[in-house]
Amino acid sequence: MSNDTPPPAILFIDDDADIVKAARLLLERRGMTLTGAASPDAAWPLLAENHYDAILLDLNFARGRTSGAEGFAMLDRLTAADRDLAVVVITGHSGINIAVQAMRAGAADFVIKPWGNERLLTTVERAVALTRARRSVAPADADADADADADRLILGEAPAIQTARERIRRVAETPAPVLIRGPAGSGKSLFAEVLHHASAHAERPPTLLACAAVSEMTTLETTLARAKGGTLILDAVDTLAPELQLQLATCLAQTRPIATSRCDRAALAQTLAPDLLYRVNTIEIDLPPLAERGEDILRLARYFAERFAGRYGKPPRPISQTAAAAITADRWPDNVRGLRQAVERAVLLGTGDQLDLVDFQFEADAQAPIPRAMTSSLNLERSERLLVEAALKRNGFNVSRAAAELGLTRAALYRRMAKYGL
Ligand SMILES: Nc1ncnc2c1ncn2[C@@H]1O[C@H](COP(=O)(O)OP(=O)(O)OP(=O)(O)O)[C@@H](O)[C@H]1O
Repeated sequence: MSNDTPPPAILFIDDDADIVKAARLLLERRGMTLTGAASPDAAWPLLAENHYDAILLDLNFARGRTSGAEGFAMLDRLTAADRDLAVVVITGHSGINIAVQAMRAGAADFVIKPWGNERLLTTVERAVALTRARRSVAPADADADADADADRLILGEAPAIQTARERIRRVAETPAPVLIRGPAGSGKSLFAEVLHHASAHAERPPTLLACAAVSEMTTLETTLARAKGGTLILDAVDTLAPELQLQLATCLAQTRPIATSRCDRAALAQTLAPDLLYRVNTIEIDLPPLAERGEDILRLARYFAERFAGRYGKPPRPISQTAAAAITADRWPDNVRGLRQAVERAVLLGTGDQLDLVDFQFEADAQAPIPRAMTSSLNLERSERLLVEAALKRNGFNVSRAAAELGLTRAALYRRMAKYGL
């Protein structure tokens, strides 16, 4: 290894801290660095912010499970996010069949636990060499590359997101037209980008047609000519002027169309000429609003918090319980985009050890509103404080009388007085 080559950096995704430690000691003796991630969720922010030369991936996370389903899902996402990065899977003894399956699914190699130290070392060294060889074929700005890869990560375990991801995997390499529906900020452009990146036309940049902005036939024709033989992304296809829709429909066969729309199926059937609809909706992908994605909301918030902390050189800070509850309860009308922006702002403006409710507020002069659940919970607290204060004043700070007026016990009133510093 020449002097200016940085030491190989390995990410080990395994929930067993002892195993990770053993591997770290071993690899460090060979001049490598090893970072541990206790779960796939914990791995994404690290992958987004750092440059790794190989991944060690344990296939089983929950104790007692041996199917490797979680590990396989992670393997899938890792290979989709960065084809060059070699992944070595680790399985328990008698896991040889699983290891073979993993190799078919894109793993570079496997190691069986308990491992022999030499076997682990040579396997990791081979994986590092493989990643570096693949990357050297297409030399590029590593940071920009890592950032682009991170921006192409689709996070989420909600059933609808898993279905969408699976659908992309199945059809990406085919020429089938894909229609991606979902509300504003729900990830349509991201899915379109990921789909293109995994398609047969990935080497060429996709051609984007912002349908709302096209008013003339000539613009449409020029764009279609540019997209010939490649991916054509029809952004907000429902906004294309009706008189241009048939023209577009007749030319789509020469491209791989990926259409996006904020409309649901019924609205789209009303807006689009039947011929055009028929040519864009062979495969449909529906993205639900963020508020319907359960635990994904917090999962995404934590991911964005770590990513933005890394990007802005801030220490990573956990999201407090109160803030987490408010984030989970919010309606997020701007969906993932809204959440991402709220977290970015909190990371930049927050000053405490944790990202707290108050950090998710907007500055007084900012146009954007405070996220809804937070506004209502803050309003509730503010109104409660005012009520308690007023009742106390009216009753000359006689707690018994104020409590009776408010319909509270004395103890309950004392608790609120303490809470609001009254
Ligand atoms: N599942 C996801 N995991 C990670 N990031 C996501 C996810 N979904 C969306 N994002 C991010 O949220 C932001 C908004 O997503 P995107 O632009 O794809 O939304 P959209 O549905 O195309 O919105 P619009 O209808 O306004 O065009 C982007 O920064 C995108 O990378």
